Amino acid sequence: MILADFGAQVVRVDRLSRAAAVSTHGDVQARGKRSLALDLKRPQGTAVLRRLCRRADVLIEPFRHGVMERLGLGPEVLLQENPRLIYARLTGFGQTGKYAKSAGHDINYLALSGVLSKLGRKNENPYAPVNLLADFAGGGVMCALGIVITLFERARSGRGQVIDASMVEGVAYLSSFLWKSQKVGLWNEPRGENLLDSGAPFYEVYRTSDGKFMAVGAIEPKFYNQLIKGLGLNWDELPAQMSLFGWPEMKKKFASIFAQKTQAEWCSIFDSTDACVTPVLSFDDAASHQHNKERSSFIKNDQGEISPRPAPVLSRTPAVPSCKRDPFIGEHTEEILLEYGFTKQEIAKLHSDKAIELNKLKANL
Ligand SMILES: CCCCCCCCCCCC[C@@H](C)C(=O)SCCNC(=O)CCNC(=O)[C@H](O)C(C)(C)COP(=O)(O)OP(=O)(O)OC[C@H]1O[C@@H](n2cnc3c(N)ncnc32)[C@H](O)[C@@H]1OP(=O)(O)O
Repeated sequence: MILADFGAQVVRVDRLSRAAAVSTHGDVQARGKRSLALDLKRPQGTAVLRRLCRRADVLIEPFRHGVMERLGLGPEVLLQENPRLIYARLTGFGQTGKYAKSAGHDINYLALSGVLSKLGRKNENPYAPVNLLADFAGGGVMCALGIVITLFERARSGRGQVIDASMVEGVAYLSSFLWKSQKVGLWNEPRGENLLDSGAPFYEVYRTSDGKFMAVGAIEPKFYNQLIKGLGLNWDELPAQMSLFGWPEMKKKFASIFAQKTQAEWCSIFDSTDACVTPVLSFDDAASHQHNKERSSFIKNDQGEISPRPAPVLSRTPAVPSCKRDPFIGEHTEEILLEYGFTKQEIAKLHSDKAIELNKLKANL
């Protein structure tokens, strides 16, 4: 979706719709993609993909290690036919190693990277913050970064290469700050008792009187001072900001004060200060918040669905996300094959061989 938002022509290779209905969940990030329904279990189907890959810039494959090789679509085959191809392999555990052939999901990859052990509150089990970190940040975004890097390199060398994008390593790499800040004492305490993992009273979330929350991130003394002022506290009567022993007591104090006003009241106190205090917004509230509206941070598609605008914002060539509905499976099979030089007769043969699916009719209804 990121690559499509920023101008790539993305073809999603789908299973034929009957197989897809039982074996896959919907692609809710289909924005800007076209669907080519191809049965890769038939030799005619893999032959089509090979032919497409001779002209494509990038192939992204999201299967367990060994699947593409069994289909005769491994990198050595496709790169030989197109030495400029970027062959991106997005997996959880990577192409090698003990777990390379095991099933897994975000929480497993996060666990193996070491990062999950750092997430969670004091005296509680580690907590996986939905599937954002390994699946999307360490996986999808890192893979997209790899693709952009290799395309840039290819402009000089003229050569493609294989990207082994493992979600374990992607999220571990993303956590370099945690690894490399161990020596400075940021993580000396148990989980949930450090500066940035909900140990500190000035880096916490507090409940307001209307059941909403405020996020506090007042680390530097000059910002912490403004927090203390906004809370109506007297600096001289409090323990030092960085006194770890005082933190539990301070948290209680902050919590009881935040509980006395509504979120809107706290916003009117802290907005336009440098106290680093912001409301914790629901999706609805985020989309309608004044700051986000002023920046058009959220967009609406033709179906009225609201989602985040592609980031970052580029000054000269900004992303242009598609506003159209998501594709039906096989909606663009014929159009894509024609573009890639298949004749109408070849397409009809593939169709009668059940190697492809054409869903144009449904799309026109
Ligand atoms: C009740 C409804 C519920 C709906 C729920 C929707 C919720 C959606 C939320 C999802 C959140 C998921 C989130 C937490 C995640 O972590 S997603 C990340 C998952 N992990 C990965 O992507 C890592 C890399 N992938 C993998 O490790 C594996 O693909 C998985 C995810 C473990 C799935 O394993 P699997 O289902 O056994 O699939 P694989 O072993 O990859 O083999 C795929 C088989 O499918 C076949 N295939 C593929 N394309 C075609 C085609 N076009 N036509 C015919 N066949 C096709 C392949 O050939 C392969 O077959 P085979 O080699 O097994 O015989």
